[in-house]
Amino acid sequence: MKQNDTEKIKQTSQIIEKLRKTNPLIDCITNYVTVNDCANAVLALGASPAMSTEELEAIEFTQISNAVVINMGSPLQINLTTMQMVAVEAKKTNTPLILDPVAVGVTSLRNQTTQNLIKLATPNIIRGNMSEIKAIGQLFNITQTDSKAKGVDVAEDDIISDENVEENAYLVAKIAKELETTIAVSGVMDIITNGDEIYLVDNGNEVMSQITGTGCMLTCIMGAYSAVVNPLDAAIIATLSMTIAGDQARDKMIQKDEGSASFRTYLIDELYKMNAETIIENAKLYKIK
Ligand SMILES: Nc1ncnc2c1ncn2[C@@H]1O[C@H](COP(=O)(O)OP(=O)(O)O)[C@@H](O)[C@H]1O
Ligand SMILES: Cc1ncsc1CCOP(=O)(O)O
Ligand SMILES: [Mg+2]
Repeated sequence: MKQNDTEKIKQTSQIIEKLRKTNPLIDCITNYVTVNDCANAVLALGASPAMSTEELEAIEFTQISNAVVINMGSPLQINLTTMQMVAVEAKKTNTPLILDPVAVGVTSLRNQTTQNLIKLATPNIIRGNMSEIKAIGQLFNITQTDSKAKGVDVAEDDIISDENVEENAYLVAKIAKELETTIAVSGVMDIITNGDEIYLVDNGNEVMSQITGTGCMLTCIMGAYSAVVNPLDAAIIATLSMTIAGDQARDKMIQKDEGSASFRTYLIDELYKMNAETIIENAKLYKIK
């Protein structure tokens, strides 16, 4: 039986208010599919999003941002230059850098871009699904898994389950240690590790995978919390906020006999209402190392 880490839950729940009081500027270089949802998610939790992708203002925007998020969802050629400039500037200015390597492992462009960005400027957090993180392990010759990535969603073989979660968690910790970063893997269960400590989050539900953008929103929320706390705590409280909001939104959708479009709206509502009490009441957070 896994034991809930009540101390960590209590400690990280306090970060919610800290973010609302601080209202940091979060620059998100992200994809055109989910950009509006990401901006609203960041706003709902009390940070200030800027979704600037223009190369000509990339350096200036990075210099005034409190954290920057790079999401590879739609890697247009013009965005690739911006991503590179922003990553380098973020490292130079000690600004937290968060990477969402959407669909890495699927095309050579995404593999090269991910490798290049990680080598140029180690992100403070890498956030992806299990297929994407396995692909990174393979790209850097850290792990030899046989991952067959499937578009932007997790491949069937890589879905995290009760049976494989520990094995996957130690695999991810190995990648995090080697790359000297914090990695957050989302899925049925979420894995968060800085290579030394490993946490599992068992909140969230499958409706979250039936709208697009929950992964992208989660990454931007990690960016927001990274502006006020260390990467591991930022990844934990972002995941708890997002998955608990997802559970509340699902309950409301079912109660009202509605569908996934309503769920999408309720998800933002629940992020807007999120507070320490809701986290403490609902969080399922386990420390396994
Ligand atoms: N079947 C599921 N059960 C519980 N939570 C889920 C499920 N699918 C997705 N989530 C949650 O949705 C969010 C996005 O995760 P995921 O769908 O894995 O990302 P991506 O969109 O990048 O593939 C995470 O907070 C994750 O916990
Ligand atoms: C469908 C799609 N295509 C390119 S990016 C994107 C959104 C992916 O979002 P998420 O990883 O949050 O599901
Ligand atoms: Mg994703």
